[in-house]
Amino acid sequence: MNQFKGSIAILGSGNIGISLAKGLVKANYAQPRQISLTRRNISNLSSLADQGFVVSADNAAVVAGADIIVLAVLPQQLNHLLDQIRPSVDPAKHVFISVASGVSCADISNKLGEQVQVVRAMPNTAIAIGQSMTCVATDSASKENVEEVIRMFETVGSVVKINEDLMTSATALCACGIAFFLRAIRAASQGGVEIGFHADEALKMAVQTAKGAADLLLQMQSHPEQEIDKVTSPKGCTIAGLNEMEHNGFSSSLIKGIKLSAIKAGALYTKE
Ligand SMILES: NC(=O)C1=CN([C@@H]2O[C@H](COP(=O)(O)OP(=O)(O)OC[C@H]3O[C@@H](n4cnc5c(N)ncnc54)[C@H](O)[C@@H]3O)[C@@H](O)[C@H]2O)C=CC1
Ligand SMILES: O=C(O)[C@@H]1CCC=N1
Repeated sequence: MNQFKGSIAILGSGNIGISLAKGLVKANYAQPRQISLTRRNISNLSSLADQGFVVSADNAAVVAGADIIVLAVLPQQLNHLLDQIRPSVDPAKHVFISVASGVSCADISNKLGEQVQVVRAMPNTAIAIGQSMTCVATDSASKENVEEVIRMFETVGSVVKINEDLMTSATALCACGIAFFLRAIRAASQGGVEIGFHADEALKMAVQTAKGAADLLLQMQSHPEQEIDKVTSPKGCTIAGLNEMEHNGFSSSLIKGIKLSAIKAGALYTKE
């Protein structure tokens, strides 16, 4: 794998920004010294500074020295950040990647200048271990820049390029989605405790079972229902449990939660 030769700025190094930085280093896409991390209070980044990342509270200075700039603040913090960095932006040099939910490429280029190259990316926190599902979209970035962004995210998981109007849906399904599956695993482990296992054993069993389910679909390229049919013996205990869950709204609650998250994701940013 070719390492990235330039420098990367991650503006707003909270949960997803730090996960991305760690993932890129773990994947050997970049060395820590090539990645600058900003945060308002940099004492929270001291352990990353110890690992060789460059840390700073000066967004404008960091942008001036970077090639790829990742915008990783909350949607409601973005306008202030864009105002801070506007004087340092060079459209001929910089490629912007925004992971902010509900903020369009046009929202960003309207603030930074029409020539600015913006790619939206929606990763999830599994990016820290190279297992993200990242959706990527743009309205006007060049083919070369989009290819470099896709190459970057492919080092830390799977990438799907989508139309920009589906980005809030991608946020709900993939970025929020990791929390939904984690909650399902926790619930399964709690069920395990009720039927006799210690909490640590129950969690280990639930986690490996969930991993097996995901890997079955990935490796067999099959549909969940095909795999479920292999588990449900006639008059057996699986179909009994599964139908009880459905009577209590299992699929329906996931679908409704994803729909609500998508609505919310689209409403987190106010333009002014
Ligand atoms: N957490 C997640 O799993 C995902 C989050 N996102 C998006 O990523 C963005 C960040 O989300 P989180 O990491 O969860 O939030 P967070 O609150 O953990 O991180 C945001 C960070 O930005 C810092 N910050 C705020 N204003 C700043 C400024 N002017 N300069 C420098 N740093 C500043 C904050 O101190 C904080 O550390 C949001 O827009 C969210 O929609 C996207 C995909 C997944
Ligand atoms: O909860 C949130 O708003 C962010 C966006 C997707 C994941 N976390």
